[in-house]
Amino acid sequence: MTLLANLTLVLLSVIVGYIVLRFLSKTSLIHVLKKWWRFLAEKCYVYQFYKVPKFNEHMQENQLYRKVYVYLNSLPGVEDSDFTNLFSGNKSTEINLVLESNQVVLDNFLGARLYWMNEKTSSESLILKIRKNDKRRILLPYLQHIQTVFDEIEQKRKEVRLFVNVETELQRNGRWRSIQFTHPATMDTVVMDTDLKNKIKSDLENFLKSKQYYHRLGRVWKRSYLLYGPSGTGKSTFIAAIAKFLHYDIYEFDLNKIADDSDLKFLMLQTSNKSLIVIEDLDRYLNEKSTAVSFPGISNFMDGIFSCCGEERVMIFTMNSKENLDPTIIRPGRVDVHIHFPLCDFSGFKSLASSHLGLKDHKLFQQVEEIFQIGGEFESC
Ligand SMILES: Nc1ncnc2c1ncn2[C@@H]1O[C@H](COP(=O)(O)OP(=O)(O)OP(=O)(O)O)[C@@H](O)[C@H]1O
Repeated sequence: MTLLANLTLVLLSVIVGYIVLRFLSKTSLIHVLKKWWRFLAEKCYVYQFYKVPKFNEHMQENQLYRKVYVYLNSLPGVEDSDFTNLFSGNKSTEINLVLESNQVVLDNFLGARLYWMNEKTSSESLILKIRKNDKRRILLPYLQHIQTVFDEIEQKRKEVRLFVNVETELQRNGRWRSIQFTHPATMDTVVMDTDLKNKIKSDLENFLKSKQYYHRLGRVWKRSYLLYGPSGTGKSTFIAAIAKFLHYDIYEFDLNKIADDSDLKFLMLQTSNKSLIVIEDLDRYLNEKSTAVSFPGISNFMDGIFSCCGEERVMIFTMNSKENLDPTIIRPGRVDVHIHFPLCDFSGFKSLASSHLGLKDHKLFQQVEEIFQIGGEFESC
């Protein structure tokens, strides 16, 4: 009986296989895809994003098209597609995948399936199909999601720049001068306690995702860090690593080149969103009163109304010591996170030996550890 059932199953499979093969040999794969696409069209709402407005092709490129185009080409489905074009990007190591014309890519969002097609006829356009049941629920959130992903991709692509302020008299081209920021430090190369480094990384990542949270509480979307510790312990290097991690430009305020409090506000107004606002050695400026900017001028800069211009700012202040300071300057609100940079200890030394020399262990390590314990000093050789 079982043998008979098995034989019937095999026979049926052969017949079905034969019919499918006959069907495929008569109709090309493209034909099948087109039929499927037409079938979807009946069950879905269709949206078309033209590269340039259809009614006037001399107008500028449609920005929404550009955003959707960048978003689509970042979907994993493009990589899996049978027809994908490869282009080199702006950076020498960058390779971009671009969907071939008339290919369909699937996307998932909040449990809904979305179908995209890159249509190239007389004009270029991207076509989105959303099932009728899903449209009301997801269309707007989906378009916002595309915008957010696009912003993230653009942010990662752009080169990081370092801005420094110059004297008033050079005002012709604005007060900020910038160069490409090529510092080699990254979060991986900075030596610090691993738990602390991970906490800071997740604090920064949470900050990036918290726009709604800050707005809901009526707070400006910014976060301030104080890096303090003796000279040469890696504070400036860590700022470089944060800039790379966030892909943010750095605006480094040199308070010696600022004429007065209103000049400081003026410079702040000229900085851009998604940037690091940095004042190094803040304690020196405050203790030595070596700047024309007043104490209230600096405090207001840190959390006053002018620190609120723009959005998505990370402010970083460095100091050698928090002692002998008016505590109000680093009170919560002005500074959200305090990060201590201690002198190198034995574990830091081992990390440096590993990253610089590839040494995980060495016969002299025990001796080095003893020297750290008795607080001895190393002579450079
Ligand atoms: N924790 C660290 N991890 C990696 N490199 C470090 C570290 N600490 C110091 N260095 C190296 O030592 C040098 C001095 O570091 P850096 O300028 O960042 O220190 P700093 O704390 O900002 O000093 P200062 O307070 O004098 O400005 C840099 O070349 C840096 O690469």
